[in-house]
Amino acid sequence: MDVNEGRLRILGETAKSHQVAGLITAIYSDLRVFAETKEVKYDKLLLDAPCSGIGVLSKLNMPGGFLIYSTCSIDPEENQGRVEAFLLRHPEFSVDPVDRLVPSSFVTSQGVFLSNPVKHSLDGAFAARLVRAL
Ligand SMILES: C[S@@+](CC[C@H](N)C(=O)[O-])C[C@H]1O[C@@H](n2cnc3c(N)ncnc32)[C@H](O)[C@@H]1O
Repeated sequence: MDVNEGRLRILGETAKSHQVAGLITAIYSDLRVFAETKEVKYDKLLLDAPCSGIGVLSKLNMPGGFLIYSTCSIDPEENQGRVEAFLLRHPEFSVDPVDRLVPSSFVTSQGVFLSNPVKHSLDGAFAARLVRAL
């Protein structure tokens, strides 16, 4: 399933070229709408969700360059959790604290930006400034 018709077309063409077109059912739909309106049940689901691409983006960063990872989420798993996982895989990067760049009430103990709807009366957002070693 995909909301992007072009991606489904490419999937269809690829499946055809590999002689597996008959095994695939492509559904052009928004998953949120589909899940609310259809009664179907599956025993296995794989969600290949849109992501920031941070894993491949890092390859484009020159030594000494910065990589900003940002979300519009306040969920620690989508924020600091992802940053920590990334830093474990990429020891050439470290957090460059943002305390000299934004007001201190937005800076977490990890040195990253976090706005909170309750604390700041703003939409929630997260941004970590990472720097690649020289
Ligand atoms: C990481 S890509 C994976 C696509 C596919 N699995 C592949 O490998 O080419 C994420 C896909 O989710 C689709 N998408 C985003 N929001 C969606 C939604 N609400 N319902 C269905 N598909 C969605 C995007 O169009 C995009 O093609």
